[in-house]
Amino acid sequence: MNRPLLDVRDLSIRFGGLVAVADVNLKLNASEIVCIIGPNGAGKSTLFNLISGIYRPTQGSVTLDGQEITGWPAHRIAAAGIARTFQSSRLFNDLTLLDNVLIGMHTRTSAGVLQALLLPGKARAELEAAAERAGELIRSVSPHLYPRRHTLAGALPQADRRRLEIARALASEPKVIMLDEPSSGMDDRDTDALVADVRRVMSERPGMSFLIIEHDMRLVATLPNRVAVIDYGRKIADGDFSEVRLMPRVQEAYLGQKAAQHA
Ligand SMILES: Nc1ncnc2c1ncn2[C@@H]1O[C@H](COP(=O)(O)OP(=O)(O)OP(=O)(O)O)[C@@H](O)[C@H]1O
Repeated sequence: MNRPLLDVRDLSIRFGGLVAVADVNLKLNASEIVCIIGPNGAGKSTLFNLISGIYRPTQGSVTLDGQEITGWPAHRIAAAGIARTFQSSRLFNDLTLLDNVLIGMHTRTSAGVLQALLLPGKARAELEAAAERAGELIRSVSPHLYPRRHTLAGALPQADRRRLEIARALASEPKVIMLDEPSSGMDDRDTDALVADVRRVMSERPGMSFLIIEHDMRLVATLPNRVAVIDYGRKIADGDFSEVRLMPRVQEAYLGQKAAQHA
């Protein structure tokens, strides 16, 4: 059997008395899209923070492409091939779209794009080549964003901010890209466009995989190969969305939350 691209084993983290992620096992194969779903506060973002090195696990391991990366600092995990976006935007509003993507490239340039930005005479050729690549990345994620590449990111509407964040994450040439609620703030039309964008990006990068936290069932029902459900920090289901959605434990997790909201 092929070894998974990302292999999460028995991953746990405890904050004082709260076990936010508990014994989670998750495999992501090459060229696969897996969605993580679950009620608010279930531990989905914390799981991303563990995989990307923002938190150190209390227990368990994370292996990327056969290399164990458990406990590595976030910048090293990014350089090893895991890129991510966050629930709240981390774009630099006062920089152009192009510069936001250039910053995402720093793990893949030898002289360092930041250094080149600070020292304009030096590393000019590398900067120009990187700027061209950044432009192409923006075009590949979203052709309609490309003509706006020299405008400030702060002026972008929410859906385009999400697209730009994906372009920036791709700039590090990751093996795995993790998106935290990419459709939040999007209407149905934008969500459908996002599904098409992710599919196009995947088809242009054989072997790259997506791990996506989502609440929008429209996206969850159409995009992923597989869906993993987290509830109270534990994975309670993993499989085809059509099967997972019918499982009593999954329905209970969602209905329980709705009942609590209406109480
Ligand atoms: N740094 C931290 N310190 C203490 N508790 C934390 C910390 N980070 C997360 N938690 C707790 O861990 C639990 C899981 O939170 P998390 O943000 O991972 O949930 P989530 O599934 O991503 O929720 P949502 O869908 O609302 O974003 C919550 O109870 C949260 O309060």
